[in-house]
Amino acid sequence: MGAESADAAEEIPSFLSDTAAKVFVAGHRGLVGSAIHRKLVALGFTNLLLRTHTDLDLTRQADVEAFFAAERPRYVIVAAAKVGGIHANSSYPADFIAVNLQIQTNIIDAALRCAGGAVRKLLFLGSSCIYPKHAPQPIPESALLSGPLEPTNEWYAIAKIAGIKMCQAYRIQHGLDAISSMPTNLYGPQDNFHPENSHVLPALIRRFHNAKVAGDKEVVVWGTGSPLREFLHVDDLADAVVFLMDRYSGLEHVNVGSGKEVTIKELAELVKEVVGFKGELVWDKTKPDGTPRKLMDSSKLAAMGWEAKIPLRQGLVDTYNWASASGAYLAVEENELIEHSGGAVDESGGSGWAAFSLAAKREHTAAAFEREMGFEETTDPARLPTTLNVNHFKIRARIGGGRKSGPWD
Ligand SMILES: NC(=O)C1=CN([C@@H]2O[C@H](COP(=O)(O)OP(=O)(O)OC[C@H]3O[C@@H](n4cnc5c(N)ncnc54)[C@H](OP(=O)(O)O)[C@@H]3O)[C@@H](O)[C@H]2O)C=CC1
Ligand SMILES: C[C@H]1O[C@H](OP(=O)(O)OP(=O)(O)OC[C@H]2O[C@@H](n3cnc4c(=O)[nH]c(N)nc43)[C@H](O)[C@@H]2O)[C@@H](O)[C@@H](O)C1=O
Repeated sequence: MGAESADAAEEIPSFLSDTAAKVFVAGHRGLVGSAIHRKLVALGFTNLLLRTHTDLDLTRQADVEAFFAAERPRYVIVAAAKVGGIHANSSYPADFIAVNLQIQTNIIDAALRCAGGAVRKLLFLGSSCIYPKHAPQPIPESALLSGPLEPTNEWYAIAKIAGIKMCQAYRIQHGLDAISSMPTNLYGPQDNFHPENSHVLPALIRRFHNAKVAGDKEVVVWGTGSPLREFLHVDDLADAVVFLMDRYSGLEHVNVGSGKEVTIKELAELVKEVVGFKGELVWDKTKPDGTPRKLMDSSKLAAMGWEAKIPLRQGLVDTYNWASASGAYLAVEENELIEHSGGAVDESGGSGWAAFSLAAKREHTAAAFEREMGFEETTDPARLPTTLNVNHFKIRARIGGGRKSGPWD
């Protein structure tokens, strides 16, 4: 089992019954981390360790080591990463390889070396982009490292492959119970709705919605429309993550998919219908298609007794409703943020922050901004929708979705 020096007489509880244990959810404000956070709260976990990017920069090894030494979590879920769609991945290769290698290496190593043997299990999240561009379909776990990667995301994929291998190496050499799961393309509440750097689904929701509101006759969609993608609602992924934390302790990574794929053209038609846009689609073929097809073979997880539950149409309707209620896509643009927040423009230039007060403006940090907006972390389920969906996204749009530390801020 884990690196903990277990007392033979002590009965080790299963993850799901260990609800008072400290669980570190790295990246708890992101698409995936927030869904895992919601799921753990709903399951009755009472001792969640949550740190924003500003509280704890996971690329800083010394800070991560000090955090693990002080907090000694029993469970660790690595949902913090540098993430983006096809354009971001191909435009910022250095960030995608370096930041991801740093975050995952710091966490996995500190979990072993700095927590005094407290870490009983760690789950690392990878992505379906780890597989070769022309992998057999549906893609089994065994296809890893069997051929060349898709060039638009090979830097990110190499970092993710290194994460899988690091979990395996730490299990083999040190007995750390580190497992890896590889989700397919995800979507849902708290997604990044940036116009260029997001994934296709939030990008299209935003574009179709704005076109509907503006009364535009056309919406541009990237590529040829022919690539196939498998989409999974992030609440289904969170369910799979807790399932694996509870039931799986193997060396090999585990695919997590819905088993259902659509062409990008079919997806665009569905988003158009759900949003209620009445105009035409125009295909920008100068934009890359990326991988032609990446349907995961999730039979290993199915054999353990898990399957996805949320159909794409229902998940899309829910996500659009969430985005509408939270103002997610409205808040991304600088002027819109200022309009929504009622603040003044930060005259320092560059990123053009909405300023709520001199203090927040001076500090120029997410934490300051959040304080000004009355946003605070909570694990109270009754307060989660408000804190996560409304105030938080406006901040994420500039600092998270827009990535304060990223090159597109
Ligand atoms: N989105 C998708 O379609 C898919 C995602 N995945 C995987 O799921 C995981 C999570 O992705 P997703 O939720 O979409 O990503 P998001 O961009 O939505 O969230 C990423 C999270 O990581 C945190 N983070 C980033 N950099 C740092 C840092 N230096 N220090 C501390 N925290 C940091 C952010 O914190 P903060 O909010 O404080 O800035 C944020 O909470 C990733 O490993 C990704 O590979 C896998 C397949 C598909
Ligand atoms: C999850 C996975 O996500 C990334 O890979 P991807 O699947 O190619 O992701 P994507 O969502 O950005 O694009 C899917 C398809 O959709 C098309 N497309 C149309 N119109 C828009 C559009 O407006 N935006 C985007 N982003 N794509 C569009 C786009 O041209 C492509 O054919 C990895 O880099 C990596 O991050 C990773 O692991």
